[in-house]
Amino acid sequence: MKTVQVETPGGSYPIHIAPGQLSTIAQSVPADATAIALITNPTIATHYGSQVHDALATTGKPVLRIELPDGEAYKDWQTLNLIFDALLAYPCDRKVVLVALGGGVIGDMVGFAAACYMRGVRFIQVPTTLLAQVDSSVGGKTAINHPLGKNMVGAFYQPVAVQIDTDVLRTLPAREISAGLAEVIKYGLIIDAEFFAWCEENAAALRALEPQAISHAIQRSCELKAHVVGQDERESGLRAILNFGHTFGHAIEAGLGYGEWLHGEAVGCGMVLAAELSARIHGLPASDVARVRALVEAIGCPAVPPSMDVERWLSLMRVDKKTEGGQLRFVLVPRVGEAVCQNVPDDEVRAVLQAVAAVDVA
Ligand SMILES: NC(=O)c1ccc[n+]([C@@H]2O[C@H](COP(=O)([O-])OP(=O)(O)OC[C@H]3O[C@@H](n4cnc5c(N)ncnc54)[C@H](O)[C@@H]3O)[C@@H](O)[C@H]2O)c1
Ligand SMILES: O=C(O)C(=O)C[C@@H](O)[C@H](O)[C@H](O)COP(=O)(O)O
Ligand SMILES: [Zn+2]
Repeated sequence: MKTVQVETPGGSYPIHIAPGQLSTIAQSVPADATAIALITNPTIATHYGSQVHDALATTGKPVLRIELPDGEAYKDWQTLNLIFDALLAYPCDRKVVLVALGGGVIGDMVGFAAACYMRGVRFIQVPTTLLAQVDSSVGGKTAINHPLGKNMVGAFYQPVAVQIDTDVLRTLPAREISAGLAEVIKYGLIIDAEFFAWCEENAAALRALEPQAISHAIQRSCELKAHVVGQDERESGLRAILNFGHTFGHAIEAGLGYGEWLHGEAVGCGMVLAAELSARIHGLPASDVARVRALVEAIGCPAVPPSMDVERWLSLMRVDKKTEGGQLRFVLVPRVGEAVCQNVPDDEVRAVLQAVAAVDVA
């Protein structure tokens, strides 16, 4: 088993990474928990619900099961409230421990519920998608979407543990693997040029879930994210680099309707656009922009954005947590392995969007 430690002012916790981790989940439940709420969706429950329930029951504590509807479209107030309804109906006290068994949608919502319920209860992340294992379960960003913008209502709230079972990736659809790989290559682009080159060499092995390759990708991603979050838990500066590709990506998700493109697909495409913008502003060489595009395609994500009016792109992108005083801010890569976050004039963004063939120019 590999363990990566996350150290933040809001909490320190281990990320355990190994095959078979679902069966050892009881080790992460704090001894003084009065009850456990296992929260998942019907898709994941079919595969792993009983196994995790039985493993949690070995603690001798009551285990309450809560199932939320599956999908990005349900990462909203109404669905969040189903968690509070169930916790209060039981009723669960302040020493309940929530267990988020699922992808980023479940993890983000359960984390936000944990931050809010009785003003804060403990929770454990059990990420079951590649994206959640390499990114969303780590670092304590929790949120729900608003029709006008992604993750617009949420909190920074750290879990007490993250348990990554690499075996669960076997039941994940190929499209979800590709989406998760987008966040993996993001780390290489923004922080670790060597890791980016390794991803280029291993793209096929990663898509095929070759055990050594996928384990290395998960561990390295967790290490890099833990390192960033450990320095800037609440995104007062450095942490914003983890948003590379997300200004464009979130606009795709909100603009097309949540769930139309997967988050990772939108981020993959967003990274190609952000690389183009980096070339305009910082002179990122055309050969490196081509490497980004080629790797996004190689992992199976779209590199061509959906057709959308340029002014609509801009207004969607302005609803972003990085925006200051109405001015768009982007994470840019002057070089592969290095990132900065800065204001960018609208015209530079227009120029990039207008250069992309699929865009409708108003
Ligand atoms: N908090 C963060 O730091 C952070 C980081 C990245 C992304 N996110 C958020 O994460 C969300 C995307 O997460 P996601 O990509 O995991 O999508 P998801 O949670 O919607 O899961 C994708 C699909 O896979 C299914 N699934 C999950 N595990 C499975 C398994 N092992 N076998 C078979 N099916 C399985 C789910 O039921 C779902 O249908 C977005 O809302 C995004 O904003 C948050
Ligand atoms: O952990 C972070 O910080 C990230 O930005 C990781 C992103 O991959 C993730 O999608 C995050 O939820 C986006 O954050 P947001 O603040 O733009 O909603
Ligand atoms: Zn993301």
